[in-house]
Amino acid sequence: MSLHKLFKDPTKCIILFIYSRSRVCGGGGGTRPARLVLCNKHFVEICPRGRAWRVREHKVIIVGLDNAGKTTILYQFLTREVVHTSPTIGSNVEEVVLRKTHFLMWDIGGQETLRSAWNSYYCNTEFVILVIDSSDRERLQVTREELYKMLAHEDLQRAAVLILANKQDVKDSMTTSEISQVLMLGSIKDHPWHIQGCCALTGEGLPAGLAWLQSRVAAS
Ligand SMILES: Nc1nc2c(ncn2[C@@H]2O[C@H](COP(=O)(O)OP(=O)(O)OP(=O)(O)O)[C@@H](O)[C@H]2O)c(=O)[nH]1
Ligand SMILES: [Mg+2]
Repeated sequence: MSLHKLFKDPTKCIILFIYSRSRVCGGGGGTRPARLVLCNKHFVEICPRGRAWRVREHKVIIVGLDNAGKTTILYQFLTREVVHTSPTIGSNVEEVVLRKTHFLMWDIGGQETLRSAWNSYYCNTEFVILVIDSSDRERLQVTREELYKMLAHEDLQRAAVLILANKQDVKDSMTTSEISQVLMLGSIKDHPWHIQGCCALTGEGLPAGLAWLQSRVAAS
């Protein structure tokens, strides 16, 4: 029977599920890559490490220079509280769920020595969240260089970009339009993008940023 017919028949789909699971989990299969099975409207992932399946997650990477507020934002998304942070070495990963949409968010350390490793996170990324410290005028050019390097990377060709202009609570911080100009966002034609002002300490602006991500998922 063709795969097309199998997917139309829910009973056969379950059989395919069990078959795949036994292949993945059986005899030393713990290190095998997960398999994807289309079941009704959802992608169901067969996971090699015990969890039978999970709903499709949209991969998000959170990047930006050190001290921009990436980790603070990740945990605001998750808990709606401010956490105490220290500079991230490596990454933090959390699942953030917004109205049945699951985002797997990778917060990556932004120190200069760590930036060359950002590209090891790019594979399968659907969204890039670029966090900017809006009070750090001096380093906005550095952010611009990093942004265009990312946009040119082949693994990010299909990614949409959300720019979070963080620390809007700081006096004399740059506005979103100033940041848009310096980053030349108007010249970006091959990636959907959106800029949102926010304050990770209060959470202001973050729901609007998440809503934009979700609207992109819904549109795709
Ligand atoms: N005033 C103000 N401070 C903020 C805001 N967001 C984060 N901070 C502070 O900025 C500092 C750095 O925040 P982090 O979230 O650790 O920054 P990061 O981007 O993860 O830094 P790295 O892990 O080094 O890349 C912390 O002291 C935060 O409390 C904000 O919106 N306003
Ligand atoms: Mg951090």
